[in-house]
Amino acid sequence: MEKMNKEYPVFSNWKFVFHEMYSLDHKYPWYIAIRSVAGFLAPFIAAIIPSVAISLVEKRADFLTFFGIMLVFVLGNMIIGIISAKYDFLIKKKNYKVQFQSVQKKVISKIMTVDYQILESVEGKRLADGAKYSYCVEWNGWSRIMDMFTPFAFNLLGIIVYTIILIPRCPWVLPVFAIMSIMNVMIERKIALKGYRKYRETIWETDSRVEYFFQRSTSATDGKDIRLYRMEKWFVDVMNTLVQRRMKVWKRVEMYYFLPHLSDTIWSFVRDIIAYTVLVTQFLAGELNATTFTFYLGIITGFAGWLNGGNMGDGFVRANSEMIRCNWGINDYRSFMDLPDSKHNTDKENQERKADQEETSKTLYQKNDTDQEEISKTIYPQDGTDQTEKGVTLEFKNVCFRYPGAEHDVIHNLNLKVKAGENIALVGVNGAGKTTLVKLLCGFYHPNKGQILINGREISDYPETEYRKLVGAVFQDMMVMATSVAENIACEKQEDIDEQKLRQAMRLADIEEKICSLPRKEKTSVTNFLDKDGVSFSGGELQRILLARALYKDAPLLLLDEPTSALDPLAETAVYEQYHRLSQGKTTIFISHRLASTKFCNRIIYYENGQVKEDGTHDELMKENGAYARMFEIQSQYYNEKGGDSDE
Ligand SMILES: Nc1ncnc2c1ncn2[C@@H]1O[C@H](COP(=O)(O)OP(=O)(O)OP(=O)(O)O)[C@@H](O)[C@H]1O
Repeated sequence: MEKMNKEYPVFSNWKFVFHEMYSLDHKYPWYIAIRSVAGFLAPFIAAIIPSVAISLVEKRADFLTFFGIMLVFVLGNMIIGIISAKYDFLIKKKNYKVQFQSVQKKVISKIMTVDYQILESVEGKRLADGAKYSYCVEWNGWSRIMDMFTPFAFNLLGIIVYTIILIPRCPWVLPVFAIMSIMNVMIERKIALKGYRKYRETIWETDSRVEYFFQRSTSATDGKDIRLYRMEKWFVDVMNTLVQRRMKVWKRVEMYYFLPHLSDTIWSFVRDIIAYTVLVTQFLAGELNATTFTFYLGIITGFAGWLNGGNMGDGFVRANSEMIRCNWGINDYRSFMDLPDSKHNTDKENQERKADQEETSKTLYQKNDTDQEEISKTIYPQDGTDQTEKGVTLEFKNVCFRYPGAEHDVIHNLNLKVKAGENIALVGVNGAGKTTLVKLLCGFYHPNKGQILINGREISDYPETEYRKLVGAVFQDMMVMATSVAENIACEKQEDIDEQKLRQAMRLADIEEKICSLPRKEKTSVTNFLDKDGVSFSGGELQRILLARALYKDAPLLLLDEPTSALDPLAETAVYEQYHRLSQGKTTIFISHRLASTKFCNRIIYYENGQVKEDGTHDELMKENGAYARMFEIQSQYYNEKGGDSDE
């Protein structure tokens, strides 16, 4: 796989950030320009005031003239101060907009659409975290780079203007100062980039681990085990070690930023000594009067301020090295945004292929039985939807799948055909690859070899939105949000929910009565995480809510990965019966370790080492007396013995 974490050229990142700012508000460059001119004028006026005062004294100006001119300067400085404060506020406000209205929105959308397999990988998770940090911390990424644009601009303006002022007095100053400054900036850039490359991964690793341990320690779910097993010492020790490691790295990183400042101070010292020597020599030789001498003295002193700071905040060196350092965040953001989305076609690509696909699928289905012919009519229905009342057909053709970095295939040369409307029970030992198969069907993973066809069409050929409509699933790990029951079921905002459909889904999932008994009914929050009146539902109730979610979606392909593991036996039987009714007209794949559930399915697939080992109805497989029959007998024997014990 191509390296995910890319490093973009520094200038390209600055251009990228500036472009984002500009596209959000075309007035942005003006704000920065006005603020930069104000940032330049304030120290410039302060630098020339002494020479103006001396000049007035030399000319023996009267009190009113002296006072009037000084007042103009003081008022000028005050107005500049007000303009600076106003534009600082405007720029900061716009920066927040870029961070939280534009960048945050893009990162959140990307997290939800990026290819699932990538998101699940260590590097993918790390980049997603990096992209989040790039906009939500003040000291890195977007925020800091945007804050630094203004000091960068007004300090640069100061350096240019002061150099031009100094040229007539000392013509050699330009080449000498230019060479010194360019060398300085290059050294500083090299050092800053070295520090960034050397410590970036360690910083990320320690920060993310500290964050992980902190989050787990604040979770109420984890809190039970933490207290029961006295994990607090272990947690604190781990966090202490991480924090110490982070402090060490932090010191080293700061050293990398201290070095450019040190080098700059030395350059400035040399530069100032030369400039002062020339100035004093010219003054003593009578080439300069007191006014001009004072003026140039102010300019030379101010020059160091533009470079090293002091003239209204950070100097050019600091702004430049901060903007280099903050590339960390922008690199993370851009690398993350460049990751591919799910490997589905876009709507446009799909339309272009549609004609071709229709032709192929017709030929394909003509070869199959009459049932398939019926189904082919529903592949590309005239109303533009792929929803079908008969479910969808599935076909795995020589499918191989291996997790990245794994030594063996989890699924190996799998060949399996499922007719529209069939209810399949997928059975097998732990780790056989059942959940992996469901995730492949959901399009989260992609086969390394072979094809998965839904209604004769490869999954990746469907546009993302169209494909998602085809599949409803309930997974083992329960994903519920701390919002209302209704929103959890409909996965939409309250006002967009179809009330009737919601009620029906809750009824079919056998949770309506419980929800309606609560004071706020379906508006009750799931958990009290965000709402003090929220309700903590039991595992079984949550599974029913998730089932209602799959039913509300009403997709023609229903994938149920142990959806009843948290239900009591009575509730489970009731749910099975409901499933049986609900799954009529849908293609269903049902994974369960409780083999009693398989009797509701019209076909059972015993799955082992990523391949179909046995395939048939319950009676057929029992007759075959293979792995399924053994598993079934062991389980029923266990229940019988249990039953026997209790009878005694
Ligand atoms: N993200 C992953 N990366 C690497 N290996 C994985 C990943 N997810 C699962 N596996 C491995 O793939 C194999 C199949 O896992 P899968 O979850 O599909 O099995 P299963 O049949 O659903 O198991 P169970 O019945 O216990 O739920 C297991 O050996 C598991 O360790």
